[in-house]
Amino acid sequence: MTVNDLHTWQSLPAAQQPEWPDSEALRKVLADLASYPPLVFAGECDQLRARLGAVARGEAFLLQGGDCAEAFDGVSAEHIRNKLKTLLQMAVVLTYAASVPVVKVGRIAGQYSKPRSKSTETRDGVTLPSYRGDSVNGFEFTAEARIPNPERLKQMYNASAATLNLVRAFTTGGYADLRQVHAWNQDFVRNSPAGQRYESLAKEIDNALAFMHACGVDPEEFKTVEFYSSHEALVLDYETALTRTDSRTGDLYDVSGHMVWIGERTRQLDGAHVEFAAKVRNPIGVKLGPTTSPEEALTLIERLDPEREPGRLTFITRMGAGKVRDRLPTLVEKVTASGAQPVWICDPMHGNTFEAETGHKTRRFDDVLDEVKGFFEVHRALGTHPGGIHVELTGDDVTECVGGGDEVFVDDLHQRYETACDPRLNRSQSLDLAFLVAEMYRGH
Ligand SMILES: O=C[C@H](O)[C@H](O)COP(=O)(O)O
Ligand SMILES: C=C(OP(=O)(O)O)C(=O)O
Repeated sequence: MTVNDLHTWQSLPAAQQPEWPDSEALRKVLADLASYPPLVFAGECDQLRARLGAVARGEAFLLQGGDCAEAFDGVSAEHIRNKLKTLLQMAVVLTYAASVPVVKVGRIAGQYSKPRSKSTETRDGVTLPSYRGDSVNGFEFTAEARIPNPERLKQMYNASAATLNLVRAFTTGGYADLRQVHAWNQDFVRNSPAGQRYESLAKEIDNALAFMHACGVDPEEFKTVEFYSSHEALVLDYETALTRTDSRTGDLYDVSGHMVWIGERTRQLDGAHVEFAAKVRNPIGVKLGPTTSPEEALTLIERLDPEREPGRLTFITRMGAGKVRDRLPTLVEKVTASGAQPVWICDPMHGNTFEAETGHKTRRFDDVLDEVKGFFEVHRALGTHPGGIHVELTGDDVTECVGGGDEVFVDDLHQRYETACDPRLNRSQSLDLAFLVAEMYRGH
């Protein structure tokens, strides 16, 4: 297949695309992007597909997480380090409890584009185009900032490259050493009110590490970490410009990230996003909300994973805590009966958003936890593998979601409400979730 074969999506309806005011400026930007070096290698995408194959077979667990919307001014060593540190801490706890490898994938280095429920936003009687992510327009509520500017796609490429560069340095340069990550978890358990109830699990991990150390076990795997990038493949012009033919196989890879997913608002079976994703060899995710029918899920498998290759397709279910026990079983049952073996993971964020009385868009930690519980219950009852979680989180101490062991109250939301789009779990809530999911997994 060549890059020319990719363009079939252009004749199909493409939801949620920016309305660029200057098509010549867009054309020039896309031509430049198409000449830039890849951000990831095809071989790395294959390796992730193999790792996800293990998840599909029930031999590994997937932890996927990061910002709802990355922002260009968030490309700093501090933000990236905090996010990575939180994900690594979560992964250690989950690895111990699940006793299987945890595949670590960030919503990072490319998560700059957002689908929106409404194309405009009104404040105090003024209506402007909605903010669609830093790759498209500015967050500031002014007419000028909200005009889509294709130069931002180049900024997205550069921000992704800088982020990936630091992530690669952190994960291979000693920062991610298992003992250090465990020491951070011990600090969390010792020093935070939220952490204290996990003392016994942290102690068990400590004993296991001490035992291995005493035996002289110190493998290379303890010192570095395999970490992958992912984002929603939303702005198809960008994703197409970043697609290359792999010289080894002649297959197409979207080299803007290791894994890309199709969102709940863009997964139309006859739409452009499914058509694009069907052409590239990356591992593909698809969000499935509560209205998804088993027939839709089966057609998505047919389109995106006709060979039924474990690891190629991940279904990211986001039903809402109140619906997961009702909607998920039929989907999993029918897909399993068809012989397909996708990875099933739970996004407990997007079905649980509501507006607090203060006007902030928020989520309750208890709802997030309850959706994960429901997800585990359904898979246990059906004998299928609850393959992982997909979470919007940050390593910073923001106040965007309510609840958690170090409780955030509705009246606290204004203090550090920093997200550009949806509310994220803060560092303490994320670790809380990891320990609680770990306990659930052990129950399993
Ligand atoms: O992250 C997901 C969506 O982009 C987000 O939930 C849309 O938010 P909106 O309903 O405010 O547009
Ligand atoms: C838009 C998102 O979610 P969904 O497509 O599930 O609404 C997202 O994960 O950023």
